[in-house]
Amino acid sequence: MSRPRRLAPGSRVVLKVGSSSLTRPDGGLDLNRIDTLASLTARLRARGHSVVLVSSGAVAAGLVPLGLGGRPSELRLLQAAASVGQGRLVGRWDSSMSAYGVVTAQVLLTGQDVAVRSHYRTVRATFDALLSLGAVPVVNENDAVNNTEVSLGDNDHLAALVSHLVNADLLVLLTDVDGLWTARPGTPGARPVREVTDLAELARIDVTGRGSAVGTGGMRSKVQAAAIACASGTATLIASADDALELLGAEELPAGVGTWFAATGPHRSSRRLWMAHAARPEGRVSVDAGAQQALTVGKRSLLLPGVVGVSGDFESGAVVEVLGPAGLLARGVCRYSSAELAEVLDARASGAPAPDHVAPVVHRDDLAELPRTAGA
Ligand SMILES: Nc1ncnc2c1ncn2[C@@H]1O[C@H](COP(=O)(O)OP(=O)(O)O)[C@@H](O)[C@H]1O
Ligand SMILES: N[C@@H](CCC(=O)OP(=O)(O)O)C(=O)O
Repeated sequence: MSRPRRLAPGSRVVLKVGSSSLTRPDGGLDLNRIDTLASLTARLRARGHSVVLVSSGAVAAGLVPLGLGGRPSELRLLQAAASVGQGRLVGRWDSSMSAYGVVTAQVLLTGQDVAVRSHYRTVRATFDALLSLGAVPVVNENDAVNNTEVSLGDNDHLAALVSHLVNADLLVLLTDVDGLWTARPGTPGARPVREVTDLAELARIDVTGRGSAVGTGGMRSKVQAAAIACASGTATLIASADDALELLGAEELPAGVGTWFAATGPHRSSRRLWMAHAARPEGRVSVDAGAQQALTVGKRSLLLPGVVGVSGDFESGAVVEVLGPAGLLARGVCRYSSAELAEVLDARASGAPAPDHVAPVVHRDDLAELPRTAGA
């Protein structure tokens, strides 16, 4: 669906605000920006919408108090900065929101909280409870206890997962540029992209330019987040915090602001989304062109004859990546262990009789195709 002119009544909106939009040039938190967002949140709620905030800025907010000159590269220093900064950040949100009569709730998540299916369900129940009680969750990654192994990576990705957890109608990724451009703004010939209705259109877009000094993922991570969200039923707007806040407060979504990604699918089952974007894959299964066709066009299960390779060491029931000749296709729950698959492949290679297995390798019900963002 192309961009509507206004927010639909009773929308559930996830607002993600990046470090670049929450910090001043001297590195401190931009209190005016937080206040503007708090006022926007209050206005949206007064008009019957519900709001979840995903707020970056913990690391940036911890730099000045710790006397760190810039964003450190060492993990333990980043964690220290985040520990100092997160308290200040959420304290600021709380006092600004309280001034508008809004109750905030801090929700800090790690990769583990969403990678383990039972945790994922618990987090969803917490969001449901908070929203039904009228609180506004302020979400960030729990950077202090995070390690690179289980890191969600960036808050754009986190915001896409949160959008699914709360069944959002709209995800707004607020940043320091007017949405997605054909190349990094300022590059000769770069033009704004206003609407993306098919992710294949992204093939001609260059999102490789690095982001701001305080942000993490640049535009690439926003486009990937938009792809996750819209493939699971949540339309996404990438927009500049400078331009979009007033308009959103008036429930407007004008065509000339930011980039609109239309929702391309119905709300996906939470299990599929978990498999595709939250679970940690434990191995890889490679398939031939025929199996790729059967999975992507035929919407069938993956059967043993289509498997041409396996890597990783996993038990049956693990989430694996499925790779075709064209690259990463899907993730799914594998009904065989890596050892069983290797045994079948070895037997096939040596001409020996293969073990007599009939179960699909990945059943269609356990398979989540991945959105293709081509160049992005
Ligand atoms: N094709 C592109 N379109 C728009 N911005 C881009 C593009 N390629 C790179 N960028 C850069 O991405 C930056 C936004 O990402 P980032 O700094 O991570 O923001 P945030 O802190 O808001 O998450 C912009 O400042 C811009 O310079
Ligand atoms: N969790 C980190 C933010 C990570 C992040 O994705 O930052 P950004 O690219 O500014 O949205 C923090 O609070 O500093």
